[in-house]
Amino acid sequence: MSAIISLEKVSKIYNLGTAKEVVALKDVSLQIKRSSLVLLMGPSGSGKSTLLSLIAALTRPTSGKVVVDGQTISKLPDRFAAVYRREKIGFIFQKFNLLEDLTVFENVIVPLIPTPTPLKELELMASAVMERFAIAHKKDMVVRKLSGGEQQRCAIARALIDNPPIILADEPTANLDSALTEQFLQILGQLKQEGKTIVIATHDPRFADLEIVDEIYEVREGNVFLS
Ligand SMILES: Nc1ncnc2c1ncn2[C@@H]1O[C@H](COP(=O)(O)OP(=O)(O)OP(=O)(O)O)[C@@H](O)[C@H]1O
Repeated sequence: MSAIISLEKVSKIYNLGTAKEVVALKDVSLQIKRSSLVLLMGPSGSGKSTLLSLIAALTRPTSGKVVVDGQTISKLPDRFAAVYRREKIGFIFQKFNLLEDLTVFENVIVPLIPTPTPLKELELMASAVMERFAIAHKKDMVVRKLSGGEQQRCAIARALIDNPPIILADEPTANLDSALTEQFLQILGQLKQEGKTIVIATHDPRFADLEIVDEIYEVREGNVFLS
């Protein structure tokens, strides 16, 4: 099997050795195939976001190994983790995590900064991705003034400007109504067709029955089961 993401006996304990110790993930092993769409489903606090953060090298496991696209990322120093994220990962957050006082264009190019690329070229890259996600007409508007759906499309454009092979999404539909969720699902279908590997943490039951979903993992109290 050509796994693009592999976790081997991964545990994550926050505040290890203190009174506030929390075991977020316990000895988790899993393999995600290249170009598949995988769901992480489970109640609040079960460890889904922690799992995504480990794959994005935003946090390191307490023990165990995370391998992505042949590279062991679980012990990467921060500087290399940033390069890894930029090359491999597009992250879509529940609350979009946009910079509200910056424009759509400025937000979309954030993952590329700092960059030696000339502004003209950045504008071309941003235009392509903003066109694709139907947000180009708002490119000079500050994000604070956008509707929820526009903010979502801006967040997707930002996640994809670097054309990463892996897309991670944390509760991506939590703030969307059903029409916008439908739009988002269509975009996911297109991205999957392009060969992206997509991992979505969600408790939105609308995902579970979709044809584009290849595998569903149940996350419960830090344990992960293939369902
Ligand atoms: N930075 C942190 N410091 C301490 N504890 C944390 C931290 N991040 C998460 N936790 C704890 O780890 C456990 C797993 O949290 P996590 O955010 O991964 O769950 P989740 O399944 O994504 O939940 P939700 O659906 O509510 O986002 C929870 O008990 C949470 O309180």
